[in-house]
Amino acid sequence: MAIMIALAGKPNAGKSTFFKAATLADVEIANYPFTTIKPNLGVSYVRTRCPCKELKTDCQKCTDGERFIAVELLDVAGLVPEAHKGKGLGNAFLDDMRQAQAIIHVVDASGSTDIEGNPVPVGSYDPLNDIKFLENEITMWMYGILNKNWVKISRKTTSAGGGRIEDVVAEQFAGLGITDIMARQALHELGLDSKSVVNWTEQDMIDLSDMLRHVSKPLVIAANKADIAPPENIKKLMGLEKDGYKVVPCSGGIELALRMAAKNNFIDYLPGDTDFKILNPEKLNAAQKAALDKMRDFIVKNGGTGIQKCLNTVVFDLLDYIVAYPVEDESKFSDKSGNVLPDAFLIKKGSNAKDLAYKVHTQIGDSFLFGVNARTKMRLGEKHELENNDIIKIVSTK
Ligand SMILES: Nc1nc2c(ncn2[C@@H]2O[C@H](COP(=O)(O)OP(=O)(O)OP(=O)(O)O)[C@@H](O)[C@H]2O)c(=O)[nH]1
Repeated sequence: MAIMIALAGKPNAGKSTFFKAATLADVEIANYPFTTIKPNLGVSYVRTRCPCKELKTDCQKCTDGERFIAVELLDVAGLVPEAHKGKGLGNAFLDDMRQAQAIIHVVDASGSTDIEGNPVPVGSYDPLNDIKFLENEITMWMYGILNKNWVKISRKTTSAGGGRIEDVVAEQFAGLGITDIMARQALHELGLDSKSVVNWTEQDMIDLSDMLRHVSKPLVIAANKADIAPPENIKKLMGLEKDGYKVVPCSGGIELALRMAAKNNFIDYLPGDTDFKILNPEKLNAAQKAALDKMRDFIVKNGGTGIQKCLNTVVFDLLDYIVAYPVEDESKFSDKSGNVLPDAFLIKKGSNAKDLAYKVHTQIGDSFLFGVNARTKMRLGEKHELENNDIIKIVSTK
């Protein structure tokens, strides 16, 4: 299953621009099999250093040693206050969110849009307000689900031979990716158990929903429109990091302009680069040059536009994925036809060679014997945890 990331935020925060930028690919990439075709679902990429350079071989799957691995990006409808009660596109927004493993919360850091997305003078709205607002909408939506099914849940857990509370809660939220382990952890932290179910207050249920939101939908804050944001707003948003948030100043607008310029061969730029090269300066007019200079200032100062960083932060930091490269010929790091490092897979940290085998194909997983680390030629059993950038030959009976 592909990783799906939701882009969420209030109207006019810049989600569509972010989405357009992040899904406009101009890199060497493998065909991506779409499972669902929806206008607001696109393919984006995380960027990682391809091992081919270190191995001094040539692969056909990276650009200048930078490998782009597909993830799905979902542009969800703009969120307005009380969406959980059905306001605006309310439930459409929240239903979209179900399938996502994590959220990029696009915040208008410039403070030029109010809570409903209406334009206001730059700096006049405090973007900190948006953080709790989005979290509250998701929490209250989950609380709504819990509350609606409350009678059923309490009956299931209190009747003779009834289920464990964590299983019942997990079952209720299965569509949201909540496991019994997550539910147990949340219940434990709140000091709630099956025995007390009948005495749970509304606040207990809201707290549980909030905790489950936190574990099942981790989020990164994209402090967007950083190109026009007052520095104190960026500072304020960055201050959230001390509360455990991940915050990335970014500009979807600049990323989109740079990707378009690269696509049209005006510049040499890869998503995530911290600078770019103008290819044919003589073809640019003064206004275009000035615009590119301004964008260069921004990315040099900020270490990129921040868009790639948002995606990488979600996948590698929040969701704890690593990259592994399955190969068939461990001496050439290639498949049978000699294609070097033909595939890159995102797997959860803690995975072993057998888990990787299942990612490649269910049959290969089922008939897994052992893995071979292509660099060291060491045999890897099922207990051996893979490391980031491992290149693995899978030996199976098939
Ligand atoms: N300066 C600046 N403006 C931006 C940036 N990203 C988006 N904008 C502008 O902000 C406005 C809203 O952007 P959209 O991408 O349409 O916002 P949205 O969140 O998708 O809005 P809805 O579709 O209404 O939910 C547009 O005028 C964009 O040009 C940015 O990084 N910098």
